[in-house]
Amino acid sequence: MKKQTIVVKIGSSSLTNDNGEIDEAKLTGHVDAIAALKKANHTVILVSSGAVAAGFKQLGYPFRPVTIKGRQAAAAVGQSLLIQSYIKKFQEHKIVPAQILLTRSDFSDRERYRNAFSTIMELLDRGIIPIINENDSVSIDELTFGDNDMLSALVSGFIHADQLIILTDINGLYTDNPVKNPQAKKYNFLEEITDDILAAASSDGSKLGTGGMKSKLEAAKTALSLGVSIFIGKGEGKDSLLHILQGTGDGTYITNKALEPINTSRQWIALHSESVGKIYVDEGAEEAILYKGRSLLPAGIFKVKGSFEKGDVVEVYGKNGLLGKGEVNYSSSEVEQEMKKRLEKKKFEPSIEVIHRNRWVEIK
Ligand SMILES: Nc1ncnc2c1ncn2[C@@H]1O[C@H](COP(=O)(O)OP(=O)(O)O)[C@@H](O)[C@H]1O
Ligand SMILES: N[C@@H](CCC(=O)OP(=O)(O)O)C(=O)O
Repeated sequence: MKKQTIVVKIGSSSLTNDNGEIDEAKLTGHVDAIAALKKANHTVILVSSGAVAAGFKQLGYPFRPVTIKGRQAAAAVGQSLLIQSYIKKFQEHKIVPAQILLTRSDFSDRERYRNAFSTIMELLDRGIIPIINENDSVSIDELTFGDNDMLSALVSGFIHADQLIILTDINGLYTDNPVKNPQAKKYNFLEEITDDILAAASSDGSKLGTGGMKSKLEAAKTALSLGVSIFIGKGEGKDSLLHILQGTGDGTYITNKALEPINTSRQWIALHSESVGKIYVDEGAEEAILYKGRSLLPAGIFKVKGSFEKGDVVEVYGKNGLLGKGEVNYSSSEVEQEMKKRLEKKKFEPSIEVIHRNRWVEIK
């Protein structure tokens, strides 16, 4: 089998018990399955939840804390316990793991985004398994990844993974939450996540997890848009991950062969950048950038809002609203000067690319 790059995301309920402790048997099972993938020459990145669920008991809480400071403190205790267990178990397979804790702002800052990328690549080149979690103890509540399902989708796009495997306490996506509706049927294969499928998945999760199936599907949608295939299921047993790669896993496969990976800088523009201005274009420019694969030229721009510099990201609007985002090659005042020259019928530069094609992402 071709060597693949796999992101494995493990949910809290697949690593801990209800009492706020690591379930060593479950964790060992996952480590053994990951080691089997590595042995088969695949590259693996682990996104592991479980810090809050593994830490609240030792912090002195009888159940998962509901306050922000309680959760953040539980994560501080639990994250080190988790990593301790991972180091011990991976050592038995002579595998060295590394901890990476990320916050949303690490992704929105372009330099930190590039740094995170090169660190992960260096670890992978040296055969180390990066274990990624959100840095819960310092994350600001309104500025998080949402949950680790989304974090794992972003990571898999970022490193151009072949497959994202989301392991949870249920063997896939059902037409309804099977815990509440025993008539619910399982989806084995999907090519897209329609609004109907999203609407049927509930955000009810296990006692320990966050987001339920809904957050997994939202993450799967993001991963698909970045050209990554997804599997959602339980994954028990040391050969489970190999079976999943071979197509015989018990869960839901979500794959769309027509979607292509998009490069990291365009991912950053689409998913993480903050727009600092707006550009309004006419119908001709809209058609050129949306349907003819062209760059945005000053001739089609009729209004600029906000003040931006070369290298900033701006939103582009057409007659029916937002068309997409792109990185500008010129400042707002330079673009305005070109617009003015054009309106005054003076010599302007019709061919300068305000947004180059490779720095443009359409928002659908
Ligand atoms: N349509 C659905 N199909 C499958 N499971 C669902 C569905 N809707 C809700 N769920 C619930 O999602 C839960 C898994 O989500 P969650 O507890 O957040 O997992 P994790 O901790 O692994 O991230 C399942 O236990 C199940 O009860
Ligand atoms: N970062 C948190 C997990 C957040 C999360 O998404 O949990 P889960 O739904 O179990 O994957 C933690 O480690 O406790």
